[in-house]
Amino acid sequence: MVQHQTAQVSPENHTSLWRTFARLGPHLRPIFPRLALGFLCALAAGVVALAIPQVLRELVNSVLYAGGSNRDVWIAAVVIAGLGTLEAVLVFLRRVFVITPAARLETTLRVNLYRHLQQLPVAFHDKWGSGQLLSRSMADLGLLRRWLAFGSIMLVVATVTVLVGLALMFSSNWMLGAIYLAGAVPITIRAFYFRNVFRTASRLSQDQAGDLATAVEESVHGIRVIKAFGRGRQSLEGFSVQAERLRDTEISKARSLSGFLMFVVSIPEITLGIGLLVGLWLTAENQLTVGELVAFFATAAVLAGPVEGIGMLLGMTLTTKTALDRHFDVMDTASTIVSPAEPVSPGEQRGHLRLCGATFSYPDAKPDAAPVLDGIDLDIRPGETMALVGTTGSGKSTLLQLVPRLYEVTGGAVELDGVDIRDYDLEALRTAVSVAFEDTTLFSASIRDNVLLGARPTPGQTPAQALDEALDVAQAGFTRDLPDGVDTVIGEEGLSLSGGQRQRIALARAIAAKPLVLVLDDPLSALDVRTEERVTERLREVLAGTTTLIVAHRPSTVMLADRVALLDGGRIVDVGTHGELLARSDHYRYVIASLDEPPTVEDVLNAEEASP
Ligand SMILES: Nc1ncnc2c1ncn2[C@@H]1O[C@H](COP(=O)(O)OP(=O)(O)OP(=O)(O)O)[C@@H](O)[C@H]1O
Repeated sequence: MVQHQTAQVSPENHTSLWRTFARLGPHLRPIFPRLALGFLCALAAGVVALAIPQVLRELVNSVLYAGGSNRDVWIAAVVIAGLGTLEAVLVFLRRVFVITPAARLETTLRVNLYRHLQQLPVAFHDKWGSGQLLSRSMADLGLLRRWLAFGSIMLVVATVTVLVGLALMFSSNWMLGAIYLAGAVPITIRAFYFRNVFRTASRLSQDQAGDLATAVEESVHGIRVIKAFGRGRQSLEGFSVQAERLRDTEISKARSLSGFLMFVVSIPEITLGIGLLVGLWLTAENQLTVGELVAFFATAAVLAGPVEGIGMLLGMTLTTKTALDRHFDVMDTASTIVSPAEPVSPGEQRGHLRLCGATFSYPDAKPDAAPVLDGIDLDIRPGETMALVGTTGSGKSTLLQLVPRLYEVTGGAVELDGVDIRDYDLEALRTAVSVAFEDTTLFSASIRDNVLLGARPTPGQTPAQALDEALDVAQAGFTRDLPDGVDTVIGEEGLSLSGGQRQRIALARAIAAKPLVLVLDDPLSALDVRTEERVTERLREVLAGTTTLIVAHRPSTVMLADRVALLDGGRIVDVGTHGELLARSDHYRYVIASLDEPPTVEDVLNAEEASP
């Protein structure tokens, strides 16, 4: 069965409701005036709604019982219709005022999250499932917008409406008011229990939704493998289990909310029943007018909506709180690989790269595990090409990633032109160092934009010339034959291109950046022999003036290098020219013999001739 990777579910955050929402404070300041106007309109609409029963009371008392004229009836009807219209206008204005700031807050937080994700080290992205990050940046922030535009305002309005309604009930008759208010005691006690259960379920459902998004992302990404291995059914079964888990959580969440709402709705009804009995008795005793009794029930009817609404909105507020906690979980993750407060600018930039006792362990490594790289000393002279050769898992790719600080050394240092790379401005370092990985990532953009991604303006060369040059070196002339030439938009991650074509575009991207140091992780592995030969020939010209560290899995790639560093179990065991190492190192001969060299045409013809 295909197992979907369970994405990282961050621990439940136990901050209080108030503390979580208080963290929005700085973001709320610029949108506060519009929000405040929205709140005022909503409050005014609530007050207008409450005024209608009072007009009704006057109508009953002065018109029906005190023998008022027809004119009085018409005036009362017009006042009620006017109040109704005013309420509708205020509700409309509330929406107009709050929608823009709520959408603006959502966008601001989303952009901040995206910026932060860009700054977080690769080790963070190794750990977090993409779906978790997707759901945090899309669904969770959508919840916040809806809560701000609707939930928060309605919660305040409903609470104020209930308080004003209660005050009116008390002012009309304290005994009826007290009976209605008594219902608040059991509701408050129940609310505490509900809050705990609902908050936990809410957090779980959001985390499970994130896991589900990761599963979709992985299966879409790996659809070819799933189909090729005929694992569609197993993949579906795995997905169904996760989807059902989420469904169960959603159902338990909905049950918890329904139970609470039933309580919130039924308690006021019970108190109203008791109020009816007491009210009738008071009216019979002439301690209450019929108009006052009607106004009491009309007010209770107006309050029924807000009271139920408070229950619903409490659920919405708790869901938004957990969404915000999830957002802050990511935002609170400190970026460990950052520019220093006062970056050092090196004098002459020559591209002299040195690793001095560089040691590295992945963050999730067992405490007693040996480091992946152990005390690496390597001196790569300006303009020199150094190949890294070693058996699989010896740490070659890991070593490359230390140079642009994708991972940070856990011991020792990496120096560029005599300066520790941790003392460089991060952007300046990554401009100086350009990378092409074996596993190429291309973006949904034109070939031109993909290739010029890291290119900086070069005096005497237009971007178009830089593009042409890079494509020529990488032997990526095929791009000019695509439907829109270099402006052809390639599919998600360049899936519409072959592996070799994608690799050549990634190589062109690294070359177009005109870096001081070029870091290449087996960039020619997917090319056929002839294309590789042509690329190698042109690459040799580029490499002549650029310090290059290149992982080689083929002898032909090793031939590009001035010197070769032999890596074994995370240590450099020898450094020398290809010839020197061949002559003196058994391990090198063993590694070279096992390198992946595709058969040449001559090999194939010879093999065919030899076969019976
Ligand atoms: N993101 C990661 N988290 C934890 N361990 C990792 C990670 N990436 C690689 N490793 C481990 O680090 C070790 C070195 O891996 P690395 O990819 O650097 O080797 P390599 O020499 O490039 O191998 P290959 O020639 O197969 O590409 C391996 O044991 C690998 O399992």
